[in-house]
Amino acid sequence: MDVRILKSSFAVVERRAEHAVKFFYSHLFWHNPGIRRLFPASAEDMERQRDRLFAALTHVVSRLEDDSLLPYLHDLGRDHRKFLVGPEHYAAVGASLLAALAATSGTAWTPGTEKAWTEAYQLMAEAMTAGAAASEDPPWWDAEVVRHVQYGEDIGVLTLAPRTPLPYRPGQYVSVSSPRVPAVWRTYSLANAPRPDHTVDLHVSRIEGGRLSTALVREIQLGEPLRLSTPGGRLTLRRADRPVTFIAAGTGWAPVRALLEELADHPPDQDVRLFVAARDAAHLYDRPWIDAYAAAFRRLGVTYITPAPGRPREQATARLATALGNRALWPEQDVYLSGPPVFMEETALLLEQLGARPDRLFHDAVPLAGAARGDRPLGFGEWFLHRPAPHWHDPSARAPRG
Ligand SMILES: NC(=O)C1=CN([C@@H]2O[C@H](COP(=O)(O)OP(=O)(O)OC[C@H]3O[C@@H](n4cnc5c(N)ncnc54)[C@H](O)[C@@H]3O)[C@@H](O)[C@H]2O)C=CC1
Repeated sequence: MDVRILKSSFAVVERRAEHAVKFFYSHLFWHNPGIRRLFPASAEDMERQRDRLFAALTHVVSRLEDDSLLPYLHDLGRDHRKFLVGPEHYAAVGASLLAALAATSGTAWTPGTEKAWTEAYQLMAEAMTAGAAASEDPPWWDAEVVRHVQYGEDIGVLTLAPRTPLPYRPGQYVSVSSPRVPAVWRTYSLANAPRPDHTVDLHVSRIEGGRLSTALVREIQLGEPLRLSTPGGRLTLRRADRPVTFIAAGTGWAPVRALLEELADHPPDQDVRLFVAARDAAHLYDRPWIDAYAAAFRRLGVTYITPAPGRPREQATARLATALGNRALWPEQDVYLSGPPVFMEETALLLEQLGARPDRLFHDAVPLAGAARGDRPLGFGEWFLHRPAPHWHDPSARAPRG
């Protein structure tokens, strides 16, 4: 694989990215009509996601010499089994990718570039196929909705019974898919520690225009099937002899609840602080549970944060900043953070300014400012080359199973 040729060739293609992506999709669906059903049905969803292919390709091309690329591709292949990706799809995608690159490169496309891309794609496809073949997990877990509670217009708490036990650690998340919105997967944190009956809870915040979140909050019926991916994520409890602070915003509360359930089984000797931010009091949907937990576990101090009435939801973050600033001893704390991307970025920055140690700050991946939100449908690039990644979904972030 000639990395130098690949990088300079990609630099040419990148300048005409839109053309390349349009060509790619047209070529792929024209030559493989059957593949279309593996993608979200709505044209608008597909349209919005065209540029994701380039994001994904950029990701791979920029890591060609990185040791992390191979394990990443293995994980990727394993996870893609749930999209019903088979060996025949790799060949089809490879052919369309090469055709698109050639058509976009013009005179820059030479036998040398063609060879370099063919080899690179071959390596990617082989790594993904090998990852898929080596996995001991099923492609997905079938589960049934056994309980559904809606809080207000936009929050739903679902209890699911997986047909076979789902192995996970408190704090991890899964991708979820419903036959109501075929080929669309979204990531949600599991909101409980493992239970004897193996049921799991999801906390879903409805996104305006988000078809899966709307279905899960407002439409889903008891007994309906859902599919769950292999759990992932690094927001799992580190049991150190240190005081712990949990900071959650919105349904980012879900994994923190799971961590608190885990903590309850072996209560620590140290103090535990919990900050829960929400856009208003009605969005503190789990407050009764938190209050009951705090009453039973005396070492827990809880602070609820909401914006002043009529103020935008971001104001809660300003209030949180004041509350965090009033606390001391940040360098000694293990801090767990979960919530919307901007919230996480701002809070992590603030905590470091307050003296918290970066290596004691735990959260799932936060995107660069302005990066895609986690509520969009999967685009082709994600589907094939990238992770089904909401902002906090780091594909390779599988915590060890306990
Ligand atoms: N592991 C993780 O990190 C998890 C993250 N999440 C994420 O949490 C979010 C939950 O959404 P909702 O419940 O609708 O939350 P939300 O939009 O109601 O926000 C809750 C709080 O977050 C803060 N916030 C929101 N937007 C902000 C902004 N632009 N700037 C600064 N602060 C802001 C505010 O304090 C707000 O009150 C989603 O983005 C979801 O992807 C959810 C579960 C787990």
